[in-house]
Amino acid sequence: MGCISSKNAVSVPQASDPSGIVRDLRERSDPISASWRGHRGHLSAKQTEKVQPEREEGDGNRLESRENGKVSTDDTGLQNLRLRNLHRYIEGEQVAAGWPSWLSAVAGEAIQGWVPLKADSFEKLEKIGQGTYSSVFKARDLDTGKMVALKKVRFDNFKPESVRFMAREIKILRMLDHPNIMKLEGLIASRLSQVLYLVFEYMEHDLAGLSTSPDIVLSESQVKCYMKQLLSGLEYCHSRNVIHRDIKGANLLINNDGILKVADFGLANLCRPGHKQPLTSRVVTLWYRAPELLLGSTDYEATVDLWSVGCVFAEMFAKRPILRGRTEVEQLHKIFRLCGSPPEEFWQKLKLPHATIFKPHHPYKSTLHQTLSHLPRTVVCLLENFLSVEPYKRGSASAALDSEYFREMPYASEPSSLPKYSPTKEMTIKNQESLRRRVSGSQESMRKPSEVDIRKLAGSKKELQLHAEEVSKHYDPEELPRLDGETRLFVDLQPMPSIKCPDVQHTKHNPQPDFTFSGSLCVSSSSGFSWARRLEEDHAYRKSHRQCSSRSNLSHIKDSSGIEHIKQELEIKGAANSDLVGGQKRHESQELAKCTILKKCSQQSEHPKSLDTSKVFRLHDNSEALHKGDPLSMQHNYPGFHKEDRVEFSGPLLPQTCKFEEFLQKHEHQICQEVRRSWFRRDRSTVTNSLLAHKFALISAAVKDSCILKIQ
Ligand SMILES: Nc1ncnc2c1ncn2[C@@H]1O[C@H](COP(=O)(O)OP(=O)(O)OP(=O)(O)O)[C@@H](O)[C@H]1O
Repeated sequence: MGCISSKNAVSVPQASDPSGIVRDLRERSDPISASWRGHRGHLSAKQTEKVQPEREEGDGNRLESRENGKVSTDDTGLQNLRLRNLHRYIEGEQVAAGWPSWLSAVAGEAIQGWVPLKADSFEKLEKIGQGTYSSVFKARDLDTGKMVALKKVRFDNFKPESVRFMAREIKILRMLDHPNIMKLEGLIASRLSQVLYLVFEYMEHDLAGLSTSPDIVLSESQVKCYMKQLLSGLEYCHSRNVIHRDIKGANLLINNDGILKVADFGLANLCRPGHKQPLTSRVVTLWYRAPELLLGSTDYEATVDLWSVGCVFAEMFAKRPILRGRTEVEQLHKIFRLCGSPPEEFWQKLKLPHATIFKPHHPYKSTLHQTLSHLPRTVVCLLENFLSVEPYKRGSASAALDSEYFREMPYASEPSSLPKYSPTKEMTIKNQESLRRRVSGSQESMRKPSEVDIRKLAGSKKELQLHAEEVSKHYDPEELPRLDGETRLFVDLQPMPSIKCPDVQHTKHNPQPDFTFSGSLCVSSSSGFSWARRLEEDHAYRKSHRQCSSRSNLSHIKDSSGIEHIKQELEIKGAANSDLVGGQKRHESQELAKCTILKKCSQQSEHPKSLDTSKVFRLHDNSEALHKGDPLSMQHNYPGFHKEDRVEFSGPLLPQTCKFEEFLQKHEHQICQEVRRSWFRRDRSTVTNSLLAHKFALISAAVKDSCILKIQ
């Protein structure tokens, strides 16, 4: 028992370095190792030294030929050979240190200089968070008694690209060392499983939970305190060329001492000046996504984080997210309505890929001042900067920290003086809400789910129609038909969520539509730019997929062990609900457990094997493109991939109002077809009894009804 520390770390055997360039390469490929020294779980300086063999004489020749400025083919071949040997050498060294070979082979650089911690050094407690491809657990470090958060990442059949995404997060986390940035304390890995745990300090709250809780009123100096910490953390990241690309309240964790830390660097990237390369625009959770990203920019800067900061800042006053679009086009429309549309020079200067589609015919005027008129002047000024549609007007985190807002009274509180709260994690609130909802609504939704959903659908369609009318006021009707190739039909069977937010556009590289009876049905005949995605989008997709709760729940139910999984999940939920005290709440939680298991079991039988999100990575492999996180289109990367095979989980790019009904009718048939096709393809083998056949008939009827309602 006990973690591996310098005292009991796995000793790394001496290895020879025939190529003689180990140290050379280490120095080049491990710029972060310096910051790891003194870290628990790293190879001690002594051990590292021990495995550093002396350089061989051959090195001199190598340098000489470089100096001459010419590298012969022989030299190149030799160098490649040496490089390969070196990689094998480092891999061997890491495996000897206890790392699984699948991790070392793909993410050697990320784990360089560390030894894995042992799982039995921690006592795993309840689940406290759910990420796209990770679950987060509270745990106790048995050596120190300290609480930690264990982020458990499960990899997709050792698919190198999924490991590489995680490696990038680890590498970036290791580079950063700041009081307002979540510190990675170590990694737990096992040679026998494909699971990796990231060990973090435990944080009791997140800002989304605090700012949207109806029971919590944040004082001005408290808001200032959080803003100061957030901006300090970001200032540090940006100074190290790290763009976070997913700033939102749920990723800003706060502990009981009032310290805020920026967490979740899963989408972060390094953007060194002078090494510019195109970046994906498919990042940042939709409600916090800057307009240039929505317009398809691939040449953006750290200012995208400042836009998100503006949204978070405003959210603390509004007590709810301020820009809650359900689709990219709606998000942009909401942004223009609040912040005004950009001037002509913006469109001309930035030449953004989607500008011709989204440029409004009639400019929108900013309503920011009227909307925020009740807030102090300095708050409005700062918000105006952050929420500038033109990125270059947003300033920087350092400039914001120097602004008048922080210099005027009331000053920012000291973190330690802030009130202590009971757990307010976004997840806790979601759990409590769904508990309430399910307990009251479970009977109805289980008996007549289709009616409930259809009613929701009707409301949702009405909203969309209103939205379409408003859009058409600002867009040239001549321009809108251009959207034809892009038109997507959004059939949301769920009402607008109050706290959870939809994430990035959900592009699933799967020829089958994702249909969930109690969740969202989003079917599309999309094509065009939306398919030109890079691999990072897959990552983003996974993140977003989780956030659509219905889908993420169902994504567990993808194999025959689904029921087992549900049971496990309920066990965890049960533990999580142990926070709730009192008999009544315990009773409610039992009710919830019962409802969930029944509902999930019925879903399981209805949707066998239909929701395998892992297909995202089961495409024609093109490792080179994946390596680079290539921004080039998926079509280029995956030649065998057909546009028409895809179904997009996305919101609409709305056509003009006059065509709205026509548009719906046009797609109605397609929806029904897609849904049926999906059902037949997937369920053919399993629809073997009358119960399932009956359920299928019911759902078909529901879909038909929903289509009728939709065009009314
Ligand atoms: N150190 C921590 N202490 C407490 N809770 C944490 C910690 N780290 C993460 N969590 C919880 O787990 C949730 C998911 O973690 P995280 O965002 O890192 O995972 P992810 O897979 O990257 O998620 P997402 O898909 O939202 O980006 C967080 O929203 C948070 O509530």
